[in-house]
This record gives sequence, structure tokens and C-alpha cells, in this order.
Amino acid sequence: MGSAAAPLRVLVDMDGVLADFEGAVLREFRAQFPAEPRVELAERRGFSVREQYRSLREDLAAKVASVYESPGFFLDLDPIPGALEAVQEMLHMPDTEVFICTSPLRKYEHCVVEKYKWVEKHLGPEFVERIILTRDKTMVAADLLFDDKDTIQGAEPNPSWEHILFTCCHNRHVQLPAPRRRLCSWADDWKGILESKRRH
Ligand SMILES: Nc1ncnc2c1ncn2[C@H]1C[C@H](O)[C@@H](COP(=O)(O)O)O1
Ligand SMILES: [Mg+2]
Repeated sequence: MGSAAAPLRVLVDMDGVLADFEGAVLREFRAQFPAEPRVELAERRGFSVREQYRSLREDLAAKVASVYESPGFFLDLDPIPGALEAVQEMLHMPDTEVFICTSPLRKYEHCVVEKYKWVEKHLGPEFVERIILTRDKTMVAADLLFDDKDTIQGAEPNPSWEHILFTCCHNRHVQLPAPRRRLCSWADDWKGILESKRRH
């Protein structure tokens, strides 16, 4: 008798994929620093919001960082449309394992506990068991990683997962070389991506 195939293991990033980090940064920056220049979402380029604000004016880097380092910031993030429904559906798919794989800020004081609380609030205790918190996602073994960061590097030069770039304001202009793939939103065909991976 042949052994059953291993389940498909899927990693889903949090900021920019499940939780709307960018929308909240802009909203809170506007509220806290109304007189300062800001970067509208349509103008975002490059993963680091801090570096783009620095390029507007050096001192704005610290101001925008103070927004996302504030207590309550991560807990109050809005879910990305369709994200909660998609991961709940993935959780119940046969032969599929889903984990939330997210990196904490270096200034982790509020971020770490609030990420756990956010998951419990929006996805329930079952998903709290499925949180993988790491600054190095290349060290996590899986088949797929849905993530909005265009370049993911770490200690492992050949991660086991295929990185599916989740479209976010800062990466929509990035041209992906073949055979890299994107998921444009949770209304896009994420199930097709999972199925294509099962056939490998
Ligand atoms: N676009 C971003 N600019 C700066 N910092 C960001 C951005 N998106 C997420 N972050 C923060 C929040 C997280 O703590 C880490 C890494 O996030 P991840 O979505 O796991 O790559 O950086
Ligand atoms: Mg992210």
C-alpha cells in the first residue's frame, strides 16, 4: 500500500495580507501629524514605509515609525477584505495545513502581544495555535507562502516554499520575473494556486 500524500502546508503573512498595515499607517499619520507631508497609498513604492517617509524628509522616518510602534496600533488593524473568510476556508480544506507566519517589529513591545490578540479576536483560538512568529521566514518549511514583501531573504538560501506575492499598495508596480506568481487580492484565485501546488 502506498502512503498517503503529505498535506499541503500553506503560510499566510499577517501585515499587508490579513491585516491592513498600510491603511492604518496612513490614517494614523494623518491624524497625529496633520500638518506634515505624507505618502498617499497610490504613491507608495518599496516595502519600507519608513524609508519612503525618510526620502520625503529625514525626520519623517521617526514620525511614521512612532505611529506603528504605538500601543494599540497592531490590535486595531482592519482585516484585508476577504482574508478572514479565505483562511477559515483553508483551515477546513482536506489535506491542507494553514499557518500564520509573521515577523515582529524589532521594537517588539506592543507588536508581539497585539498580533496574538488580533488573531484571537478575528480568527479565534484555533488560529492562535497556528501563529509562527519569526524574523526569518526562510527557516520555516512549507509549500506556499502568501506574503506582500517582494523579496524575502534569510539564513536559508533555498526556502522550501514558493513565495506568492500578495498585491499591496507598495508592490503593485513590481514586475515579477517568470515563474514568480502573484495573488492580486483574496477575491483572486487562491484556491487555484493551492491546487496547482498539489499537482507538483
Ligand atoms: N510596509 C511596511 N513598512 C514597514 N514596516 C512594515 C511594513 N509592513 C510590515 N511592516 C512591519 C510590521 C511587521 O512587524 C514587520 C514585518 O511584517 P511582515 O508582514 O511579516 O513582513 O514589519
Ligand atoms: Mg507583510
